[in-house]
Amino acid sequence: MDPYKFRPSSANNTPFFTTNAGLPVYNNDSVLTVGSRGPILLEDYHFVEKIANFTRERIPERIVHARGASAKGFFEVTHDVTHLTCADFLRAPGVQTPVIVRFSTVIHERGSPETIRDPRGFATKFYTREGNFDIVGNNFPVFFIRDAMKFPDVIHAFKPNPKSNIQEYWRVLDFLSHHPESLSTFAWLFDDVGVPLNYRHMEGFGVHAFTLINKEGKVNYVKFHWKPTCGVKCLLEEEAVRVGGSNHSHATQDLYESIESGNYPEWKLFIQIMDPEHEDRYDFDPLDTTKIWPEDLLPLIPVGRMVLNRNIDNFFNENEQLAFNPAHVVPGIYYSDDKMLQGRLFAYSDTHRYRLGVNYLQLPVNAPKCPHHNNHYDGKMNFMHRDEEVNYFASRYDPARPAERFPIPAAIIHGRRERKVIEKENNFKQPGDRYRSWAPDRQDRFIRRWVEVLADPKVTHEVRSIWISYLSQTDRSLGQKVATRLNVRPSY
Ligand code: HEM
Repeated sequence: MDPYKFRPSSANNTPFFTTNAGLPVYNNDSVLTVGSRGPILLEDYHFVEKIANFTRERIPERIVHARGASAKGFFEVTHDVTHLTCADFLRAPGVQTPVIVRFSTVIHERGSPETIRDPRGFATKFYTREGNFDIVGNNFPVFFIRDAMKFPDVIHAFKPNPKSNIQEYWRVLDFLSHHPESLSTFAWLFDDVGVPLNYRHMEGFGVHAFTLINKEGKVNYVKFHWKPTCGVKCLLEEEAVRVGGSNHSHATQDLYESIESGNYPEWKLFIQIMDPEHEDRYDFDPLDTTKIWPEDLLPLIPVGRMVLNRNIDNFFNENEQLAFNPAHVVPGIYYSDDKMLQGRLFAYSDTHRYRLGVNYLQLPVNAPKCPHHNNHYDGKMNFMHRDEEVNYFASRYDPARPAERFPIPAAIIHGRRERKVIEKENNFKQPGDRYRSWAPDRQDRFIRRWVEVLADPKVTHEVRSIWISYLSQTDRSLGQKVATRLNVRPSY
């Protein structure tokens, strides 16, 4: 073995125990004591290291989406979209790109049950030849709020009460009573899809508008959609209680065992495209995360398929240390001015530096699988082998040069500094349309879930009335039914 190419891994295990420094351990059963019953000696280096490693095994869990499961596979282009984007990994039908996907719940901690009513995360990392592209989405196409300033508030409201450590909906209803735009997402959360059957039977959505740019520099807004080939399935309340009561990891287990048995989950990727010059044509703002783009106006265009055909080898390395970032876009794909997305562009690498350390992108699961180079040097846990003498730019001794230029949106941005709510709020139409599209039994379950949370005695009369007014504006009969069951007079 070339000692300079040595990389710690199971492949290099010794057949006997050693310390992490490689020193042989001849006894891994008994601490070193003074006499057979005396106190432990501090010089028992192996024991001290073993305990010190153990007490540091946990890293901070993700502040949101702490509970999750991941799997690997590939993405394959099935349709030509080169007229829309110059992204290399979308260059032609048949091109495959390795991916890792992490599914998650949002609010509760790392060990929480996977049967809770909660959005699910659906994050995909494409290891492309031009670097990593991450679609960090959810199983709902909309989000509760439309301004990144409110994200910590909405999460605090959904997280357990800081006093009791119990999730209490009166707090959610109190906070979101200031945000009727949340109705859109409630039309998913309090619908049956609020508890997916497992991770295989859910859709995924990029939620935000991103931008596609082709090689001529023509831009289009884009939304990403993942559709599972096995269909969308959910757990109703009684089933969720039964499944969660006997197995708090049922979705993780389902994903792992499906892949293990060769039943590989598959999703088709679709996009919706909007010409930015047409953005004023609609009764909603296309950069508003509380809105979908209606598919009859902006149809789904097929792009590719994703197959998850490999389980991860190690949960800690490939799930806990996995780091997604919506700021990771490749040439041919760009951000939009969506205020939530713009806020997210800061949040993820910031939390990764805190959660995993400054060199988190050197971890094998996060590192690009293509050659890369820059002068971001050193820092804690830097294990990149570098032997260059020049670590600055520009230099006459180093041939490294800027990459070739690729197109980015050329639109001129101007305006006054402002803190503003967008003009076209239109908070009630889309959730109303969605509610009216359901069969009566589905509508009834939605109503029951509203009645349940609004009936909590800690929800004040004022908050209850506000919600009934919002529900009435969503759909008159919906508001009326909820009000009747709660014995409250609708106030519209
Ligand atoms: C301004 C709004 C938002 C902020 C500040 C924010 C922040 C965060 C943070 C700090 C994490 C933890 C990341 C980690 O520790 O690795 C996270 C995870 C995540 N967020 Fe957001 N988020 C926002 C909005 C959204 C939206 C709208 C979506 C859905 C489109 C979303 C989807 C996700 C997903 C799927 C994860 C889990 C990624 C994983 O599996 O590791 N977030 N978010």
